[in-house]
Amino acid sequence: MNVFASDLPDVLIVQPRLVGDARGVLLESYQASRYAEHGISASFVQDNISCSIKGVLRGLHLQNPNAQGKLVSVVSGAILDVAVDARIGSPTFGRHAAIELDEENRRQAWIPRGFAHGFLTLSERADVLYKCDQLYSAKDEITIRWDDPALGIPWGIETPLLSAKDRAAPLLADIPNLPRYGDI
Ligand SMILES: Cc1cn([C@H]2C[C@H](O)[C@@H](COP(=O)(O)OP(=O)(O)O[C@H]3O[C@@H](C)C(=O)[C@@H](O)[C@H]3O)O2)c(=O)[nH]c1=O
Repeated sequence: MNVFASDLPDVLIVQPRLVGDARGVLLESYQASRYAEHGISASFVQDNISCSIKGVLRGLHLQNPNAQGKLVSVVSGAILDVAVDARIGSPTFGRHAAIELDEENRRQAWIPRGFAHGFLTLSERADVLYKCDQLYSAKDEITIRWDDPALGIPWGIETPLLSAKDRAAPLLADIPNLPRYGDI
């Protein structure tokens, strides 16, 4: 297993070790002590799977309070996974990392607490599994506009399929209740 930094030092890219044989491939998609050695020492309390068709964009989402760190994996298909530093006062506030995750590279993205998360489905269908270190709390959810010009995320799509909530999301600069760097 290799872990390396993305364009944001706190957002990590995990490359699990793929063990192939005549039957196919096996990988350990999570192993607590080894992931902790590489800086991912979260206690996960919830797993989610979301299934999307091509062109679906989910995000950008975070929770505050009750922030969630997320370990994102693709079970099938391909996505462009994006994290945005939403911690007021952070040296990388407003900056993003974009990481392609797919069923071939088996990469994972570690999105720490205080970062907004979103992804675009690049394949005909994608099944995404993510582990969360805090429970879902609808009342604490913050949604940031996916195409906020201040973020400059190169999604490569003009008209993604969005939820009504994501379509109505405000710009980062207009969100009053972002987490503070240091409090997270
Ligand atoms: C996220 C979530 C949603 N739900 C419900 C609420 C709603 O009825 C339905 C769909 O929810 P949403 O529209 O918020 O789903 P979605 O837009 O896929 O939200 C997710 O987006 C990605 C990018 C993330 O990072 C996740 O943390 C989460 O915010 O599922 C749960 O019951 N538990 C959960 O953990």
